Amino acid sequence: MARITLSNLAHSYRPDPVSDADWALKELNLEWDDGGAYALLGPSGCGKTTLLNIISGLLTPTHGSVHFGDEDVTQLPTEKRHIAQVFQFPVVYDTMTVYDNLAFPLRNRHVDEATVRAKVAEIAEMTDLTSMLDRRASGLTADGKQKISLGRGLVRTDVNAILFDEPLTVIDPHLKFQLRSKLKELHNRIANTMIYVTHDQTEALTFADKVVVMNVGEVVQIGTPEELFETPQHVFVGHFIGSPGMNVIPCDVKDGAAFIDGVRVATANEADAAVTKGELGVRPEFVTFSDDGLEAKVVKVSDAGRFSIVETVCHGKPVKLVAPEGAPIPSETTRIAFKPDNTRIYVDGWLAGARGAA
Ligand SMILES: Nc1ncnc2c1ncn2[C@@H]1O[C@H](COP(=O)(O)OP(=O)(O)OP(=O)(O)O)[C@@H](O)[C@H]1O
Repeated sequence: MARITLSNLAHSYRPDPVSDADWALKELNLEWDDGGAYALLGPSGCGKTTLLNIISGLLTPTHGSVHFGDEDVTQLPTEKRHIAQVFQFPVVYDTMTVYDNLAFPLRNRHVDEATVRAKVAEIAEMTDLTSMLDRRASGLTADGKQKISLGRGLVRTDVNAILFDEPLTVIDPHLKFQLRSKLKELHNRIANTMIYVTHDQTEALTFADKVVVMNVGEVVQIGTPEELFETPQHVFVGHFIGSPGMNVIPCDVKDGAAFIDGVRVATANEADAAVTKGELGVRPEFVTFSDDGLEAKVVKVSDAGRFSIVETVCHGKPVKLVAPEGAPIPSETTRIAFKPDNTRIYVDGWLAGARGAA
């Protein structure tokens, strides 16, 4: 196991990158603790796989370095990095038994058979494969096969990190929940450094202690699930995480304070005195009906089980709020207020006063 340090790392698939758009991965610096559970989260094309491939050694970065502990591994091939990988689609030997599949990475490294037996038994138990050890892998369902892939990733004791690239893609939706929690439990038991790539916020937030949120080749925030929810550093994070995502409402800014149509809105932060335009970020959970609030019109109410999602138009701007089950919902014209501690000013997308805080 090792701490992973990425320094001034950037990658372009073009031989002569010029503009910002030429970089699949814009320059980043990251440090991942030994034994941590991390997720790389972002929409398709944001650079997650590029970053994962640089860590595993499938790709050499255009510039910057990758260190495992004190060792610079930037130029080392994958097989010398001691990395285990679990991909989107199961990688199993169909003609082998489940036991032999799990044993394969160990036998390949000339581990003695007694240790192989003990280790395979331990991993099979963790991945619920014990009753299938004698079966041929070809007879298993897609999720059974993916459990073998997971098991093969976990069976080695000599790895610096285990990398997961969207490992639940082939799993039936009703089994996803089960495997998601299984992975978290496995991390708690194995305590190896694990990096999990996904575009699914639920997978990232369930699995990771810290989530790295990426957008168009850039890391926009690294934080615990709570930090990402409570204090998005960028409107992208606010919008991408949460369901529904954060309201992002254009506003005027004067002397650092936010105004909507001349009405002052209390916020947790202030903008720079020179700023005149910004956006208010407030999650629907922190918007309430209030006689002292801004005028708004209810345009749609959707029942989401324990709560309702209420869509309003407030001074011409769409604003959503979450109303608890059974709470009275005005039928049309009303007033809404934003909880000041959870309402923030963003300028050019970034939390005012925190550019680069990611
Ligand atoms: N081999 C390649 N050659 C050229 N461009 C590439 C190559 N691989 C990826 N890209 C581009 O680099 C950018 C980042 O892609 P990457 O696959 O890392 O994103 P991603 O977040 O993993 O997306 P997905 O979730 O769809 O796999 C995209 O614009 C993509 O088109």
